[in-house]
Amino acid sequence: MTITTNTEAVVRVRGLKKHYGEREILRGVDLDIAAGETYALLGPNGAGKSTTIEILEGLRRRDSGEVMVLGEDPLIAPRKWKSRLGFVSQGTGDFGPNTPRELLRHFATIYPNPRNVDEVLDLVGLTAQAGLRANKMSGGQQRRLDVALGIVGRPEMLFLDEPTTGFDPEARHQFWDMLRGLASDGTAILLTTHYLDEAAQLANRVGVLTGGRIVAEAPPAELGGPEARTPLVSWVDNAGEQREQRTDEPARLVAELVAASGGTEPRNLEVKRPVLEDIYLDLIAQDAALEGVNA
Ligand SMILES: Nc1ncnc2c1ncn2[C@@H]1O[C@H](COP(=O)(O)OP(=O)(O)OP(=O)(O)O)[C@@H](O)[C@H]1O
Repeated sequence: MTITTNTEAVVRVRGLKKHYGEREILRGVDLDIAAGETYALLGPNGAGKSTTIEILEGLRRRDSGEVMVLGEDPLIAPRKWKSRLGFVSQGTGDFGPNTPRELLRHFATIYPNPRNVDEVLDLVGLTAQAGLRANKMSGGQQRRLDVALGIVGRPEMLFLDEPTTGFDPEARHQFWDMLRGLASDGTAILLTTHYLDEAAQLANRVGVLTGGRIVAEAPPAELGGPEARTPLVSWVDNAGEQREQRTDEPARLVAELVAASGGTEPRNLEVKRPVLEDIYLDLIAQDAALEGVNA
C-alpha cells in the first residue's frame, strides 16, 4: 500500500536546462514541491517561468535535467497521468458561444473523478453567469472560467500561470480562499504571479527565478534572510543630502537624528520595513549586478 504523506515530492526537478536558439533560458533549475504545498515561482518577464511550467506539464521538451511530476517523467508519461493534473495557462481560453456550465460539464467527462459542476461554479464565483455565453463575459469572469476548467478534474497537481490577471480585488481574495481550500485537501500548487502580495498570502515557499536559475527559495516571510528585513530609515540631512541607514533600532536612530537637529524632525523622514516586494526587487537587482560582473 502506498501511503501519501505531506512530505512526498509531487514535483522533483534537478538540473533543468532549456534554450531557445542561441538563448539559454533555464541553466540548471532545481525544484521540489510536496503534496499540499503551494509554491510560487517568481521572476521578471522572460525569466522562464512559463517555460518551466510547460516542461513540467509535458507540453515542451527540455534540453537536459531530471523532471518527475506525480512520479512520472512528463515526456514519457502515460495518457492517464494528464488527468491527474490541472492547468491554467497564461491568457484566457477561446470559449466560443458555450456557457460556463456547458463547458464545465463537457470537461468533467474527461476526468475519472471530477468535481460537481455547480460546486466548481460556486467555488470560482460564476454561479450567476453559469448560463451566459462565455465569449460575452468580462475578462475577469473568463479568467475565473479558466480556473474553473483547471480544477474541475480534481487535480492532484495544479499549475497556475498568472491566474488572477484581470481579477478585481474581491475576486482575488475569493480565489485565494479557494486555493487555500484546495491546498488543505492535499492539492500541490505551482503558481506564477507578478503580484507579490499574492505570493505572500498563498505560498508555503517562493522561489525567485532569474538568470536561468532559482537564486533564492524560502517561505515568503524568510526570503532573503533576516538581514533583508532590517528596517531602513531614510531622511534628508541638514546639507540637503538624501541619507539612509539600515538598523534594527529605528526608533533610537530617529531619536538621535531629532536630537542632532536641535529637536526638529529631519526632512522627508521615513522608516520602511521591507516587504516581500522590496526583498524580491533587491534579489533581482543583485543578480543583474552579478550577471554584469560575470558577463
Ligand atoms: N517558443 C519559443 N521560441 C523562442 N523563444 C521563446 C519561446 N517561448 C518563450 N521564449 C522566450 O523565452 C524567454 C522565457 O519565456 P517565458 O514565457 O518562459 O518567461 P516568463 O518568465 O513566463 O515571462 P512572463 O513573466 O513575461 O510571462 C522569453 O524571452 C521568451 O521570449
